[in-house]
Order: sequence, then C-alpha cells, then structure tokens
Amino acid sequence: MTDLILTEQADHILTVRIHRPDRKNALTHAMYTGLGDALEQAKNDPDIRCVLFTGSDDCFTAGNDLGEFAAGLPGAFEDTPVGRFLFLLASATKPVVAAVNGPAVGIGTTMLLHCDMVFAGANTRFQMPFVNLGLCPEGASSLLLPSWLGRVRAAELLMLGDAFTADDAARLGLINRVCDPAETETTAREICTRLAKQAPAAMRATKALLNRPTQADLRDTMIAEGKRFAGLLKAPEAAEAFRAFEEKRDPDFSTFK
Ligand SMILES: C/C=C/C(=O)SCCNC(=O)CCNC(=O)[C@H](O)C(C)(C)COP(=O)(O)OP(=O)(O)OC[C@H]1O[C@@H](n2cnc3c(N)ncnc32)[C@H](O)[C@@H]1OP(=O)(O)O
Repeated sequence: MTDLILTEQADHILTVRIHRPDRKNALTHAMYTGLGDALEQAKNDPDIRCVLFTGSDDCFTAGNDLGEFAAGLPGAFEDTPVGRFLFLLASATKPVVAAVNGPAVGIGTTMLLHCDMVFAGANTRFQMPFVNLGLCPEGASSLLLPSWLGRVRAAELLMLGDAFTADDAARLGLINRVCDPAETETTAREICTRLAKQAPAAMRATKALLNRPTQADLRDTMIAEGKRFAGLLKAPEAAEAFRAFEEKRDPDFSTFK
C-alpha cells in the first residue's frame, strides 16, 4: 500500500491521482502496484464506470523513478509492477480518461496511448526520452505511435526524444483538448461524468472495437519491448545516462559502439 497514489470514488468515477510532489511524481515499483490495484478495483466494482488518471496542476509524472531504474527491473517485465499496470491499462474495458499538466515523461506519455481521452494543460511537456536514457520504447509505443502518426513522426519522437507541447500533441492527434492548467482536471471530470452516464454494455463494445486493430499485438509488443528494455537497463549506456542525470549534465555516449 502506498500513499503516493491516491484514489477517490464518487459519482461512478474512480479518480487515481499520482502524488509524489518532491520527485515530480516519478513512479516507483510501489506506485505502479498502486496504479495496478486501482485498475483492478475499477474492473471488479460495478459501481465504477470510468477511471480518471491525474497528477497536480503542475505535474503529471516525470516517468519511472531513475534511482529504481539504476537497480534494474525486479524480474521479467511481464511479472513486474510496471508490466502488470500496463497490461491492466491496455486491457481495461471501462473508459479511462487522463487530465495531464506539466511534465508527462516516459511512461507519463506512453500510458496515455491507452487512455480513451486525454486533456492536457497548456503547460504540459510530453517526452519519450528512451534513447536519450540508453533505453528503448515501452508501453507498446513502438506499435501504436507508427500506426497512428506514421513511421517518420514516430521515429522523430522516439529517436530524438525531444519534449513537445500540448499544442503539438493536439496537432498529432495524441490528445483531445488543450486546457488552462487550472481547469484541466475539471474539464476531464465533466467528460468522465458524461461517460459514466452512457450505456455500459454499448460503451464496452465501443471500446473493444476501437482497440481491436491493435489489441492482438499489444501484449506481445510490450513483452518484446520489455525484454530489450531490461537488457539495456543493465548496459553501460543507461548507466552513463543515469549518472549524467544525477550530476545534472548531458550524457556522453561518444565512446560507445
Ligand atoms: C518504464 C518507464 C520508462 C520511463 O518512464 S523513462 C523516463 C524516465 N524519466 C525521466 O527521464 C525524467 C527525468 N526528469 C526530468 O527530466 C526532469 O526532472 C523534469 C523535466 C521532469 C522536470 O524538470 P525540473 O522541473 O527542472 O525538475 P527537477 O529539478 O529536475 O526535479 C525535481 C526533483 O525531482 C527529481 N526527479 C525528477 N524526475 C525524476 C525521476 N524520473 N526519478 C527520480 N527523481 C526524479 C529530481 O532529481 C529533483 O530532485 P532534487 O530536488 O533532489 O534534485
């Protein structure tokens, strides 16, 4: 049980809030377990008709805790808390909405690819800096981004790993709306309220049909990504990237082959 993931159930909506302000909401194994537990709760409780993921007005999440990354993955990807969370998210049958502000880094961006609707504050900075960290894509982003955005746009986001704005994300079709950061959560909650009033069986069928084109390959993709990711985590390139982050400098990959 972690107090860094806060849940609240009201009006048929389960709000799941990432709350680790001193570390920019960076996600630890315990926090992934909390996120996975929340999705199990949503799956099993018929009173819950919609899930809302959020952080605070100035931060969604800085992605995986880099200190924990340095210690490697605790087991095969599919057995880790992050693997369980991503599988549960990708197989959720009820609508999932995200309200995002500030940094949404790494899994903070890729988890949104599995949300049904995403509302982002104008202060949001999305980023998938996997290669910049000596790592590779996760969360089935290597499957979903090229199929939705096209190969070259996906390669740009994943290979350069630059941050991009909420306006960029809206142009790419990755989010629904750019909001005033103070109103992102309220806007998302209004949508959740409407989703929770919709016919549940029709909603499940619609979600299943929207997911159908990629669903069969999602799990295999995540496992393939997870295998490479786990290998790269143990390699010197990632070690250099993590050291550089700690030392607040750019990584130097010039000597690696
Ligand atoms: C399977 C999942 C994969 C992934 O998610 S890969 C992605 C991993 N994440 C990252 O690479 C992001 C690393 N963090 C950053 O780049 C920056 O932060 C931000 C852009 C998110 C925010 O920058 P700024 O506003 O300048 O804040 P700050 O001073 O860098 O951070 C405040 C404190 O939070 C700690 N922190 C930030 N991100 C992480 C993290 N991901 N893991 C652990 N700690 C983190 C810092 O170190 C610092 O702490 P102190 O105040 O003690 O210096």
